[in-house]
Amino acid sequence: MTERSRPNLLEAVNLHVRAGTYPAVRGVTAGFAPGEFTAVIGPNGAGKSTLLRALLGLSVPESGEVRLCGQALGHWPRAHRSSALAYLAQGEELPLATRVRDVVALGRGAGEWRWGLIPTRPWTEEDEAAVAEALERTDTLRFEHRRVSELSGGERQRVSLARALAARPRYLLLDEPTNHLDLAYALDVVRYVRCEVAGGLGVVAVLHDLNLAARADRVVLLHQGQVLAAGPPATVLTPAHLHEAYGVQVLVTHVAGRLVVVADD
Ligand SMILES: Nc1ncnc2c1ncn2[C@@H]1O[C@H](COP(=O)(O)OP(=O)(O)OP(=O)(O)O)[C@@H](O)[C@H]1O
Repeated sequence: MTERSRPNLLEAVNLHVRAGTYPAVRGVTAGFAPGEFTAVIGPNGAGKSTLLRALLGLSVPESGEVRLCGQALGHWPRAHRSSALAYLAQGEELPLATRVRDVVALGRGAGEWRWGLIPTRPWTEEDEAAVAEALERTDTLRFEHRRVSELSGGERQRVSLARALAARPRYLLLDEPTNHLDLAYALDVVRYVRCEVAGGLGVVAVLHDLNLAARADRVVLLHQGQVLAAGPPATVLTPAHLHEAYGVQVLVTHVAGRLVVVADD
């Protein structure tokens, strides 16, 4: 089955996006399917974050378009877009004095946070159930009453993940979700992501760690704003592609059945 023929696809179609005046994304075409974990990789400045923001409709393309379920993103009502596409931005700061459960509840989009939750619509049973489910799935329920300031970096990242999942999105877009996390927490994030993907969520994650990217279903390698390679990890994470993108010689091998990339300097 081709990417185009899949239903519910989030697609970039010949997308050109400027970051400021800089042409950061130059003619990217890529499809992201539900129930699939896609890692977006590439060297610093390759256009990864710009692509992610464009997929969310947070930046306007110069040309080309983003489509959700076959329709241009701009045609979907804003409320539909923000419930279908959840975002975990790079280095996102959580409100430190706020309790975990309240932070996760923010993901429901039922209010705004200004020194406390200002409701913009009535809280429903569905909201309550979605928050409980998100806390449970990310293993944050056990510290739901603690304040963010009392949590470690890895625990905060799980709370951010819970807040995103509370929206019950179709797609979760993550910008460097494992940044600053130790190995155990980084693997945790990937494990949670895999679990949600098995339940049908589409995940697009910008990752710098190529060995974490190797655990994705698909990898999109960006270089100078363009797709250098896309497909299953073994076809993208090759010495030739990685040398072209990063200018570094690497060895690609298998350890205990896993693909492993090692710098060969
Ligand atoms: N506001 C801006 N004005 C001018 N150039 C910008 C602006 N924002 C980003 N850029 C440039 O656009 C290019 C792509 O940036 P982007 O943040 O998308 O890259 P990235 O692949 O996510 O990088 P990193 O891995 O370093 O986070 C970079 O060269 C960056 O310097």
